[in-house]
Amino acid sequence: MLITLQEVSKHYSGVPVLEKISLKIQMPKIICILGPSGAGKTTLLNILSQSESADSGRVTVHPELKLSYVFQEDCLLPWSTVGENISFVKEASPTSASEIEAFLEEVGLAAYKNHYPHQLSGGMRQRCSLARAFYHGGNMLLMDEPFHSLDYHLRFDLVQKLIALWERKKCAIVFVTHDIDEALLLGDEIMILSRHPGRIVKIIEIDTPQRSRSLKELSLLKIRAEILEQLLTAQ
Ligand SMILES: Nc1ncnc2c1ncn2[C@@H]1O[C@H](COP(=O)(O)OP(=O)(O)OP(=O)(O)O)[C@@H](O)[C@H]1O
Repeated sequence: MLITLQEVSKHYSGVPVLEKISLKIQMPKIICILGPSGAGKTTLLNILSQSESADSGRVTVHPELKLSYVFQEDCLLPWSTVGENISFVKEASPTSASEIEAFLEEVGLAAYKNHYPHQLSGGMRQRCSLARAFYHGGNMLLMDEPFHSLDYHLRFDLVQKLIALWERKKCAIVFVTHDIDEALLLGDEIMILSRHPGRIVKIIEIDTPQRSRSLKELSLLKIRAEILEQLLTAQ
């Protein structure tokens, strides 16, 4: 277990945001968090990254926990090339160059190693962020709506790239999204939060391996309908 939350609650200025959240994060599990705006999804990620503390409840962190992040914005250094944007996240080793090449290959950016972020499209920049997060090598990857600004086709492409990278590293991923399809394709568990305050209203487990999932599959369509119903009542 990398991190365990037991009945964690959080408020801001007396207003409850998260209430009694219990959650276990372990490798190699992908947990997707869905919920209305203001449900406390980012606050929950902040508690997991320990950049915010809980007001009550218990947060137990395994000493070997090592975090990587991918945010909504790509957060690339504009003055550095794609290769440099990836290499700076950890100390160089004799295998760094070949590792970076392999990750760039995996996300389809091998030919863009010496390009600068402004020479890339939004989708390419997010692919670079993905490669960087996996090169960094954390065992828990926190992702806050990372594909939010991209069109459906690009999001789908990045979800497939993320699955391919995760299959190599098998880290734990906590993925916040508003997109039900992303959650259906990625999650081993889909956690639905309500708001005012943010409570877990449902956790749905999906057994089908990510590689074999299709959004047209009847079982996923049924889960989709269930999630939609839960989300509409969680407002
Ligand atoms: N540092 C803070 N100080 C005061 N209130 C905060 C702070 N951070 C978040 N909040 C409040 O906590 C609530 C939950 O915010 P949070 O960003 O966690 O929600 P969210 O589910 O991620 O929303 P969205 O889907 O819109 O990104 C909101 O009402 C927000 O205004």
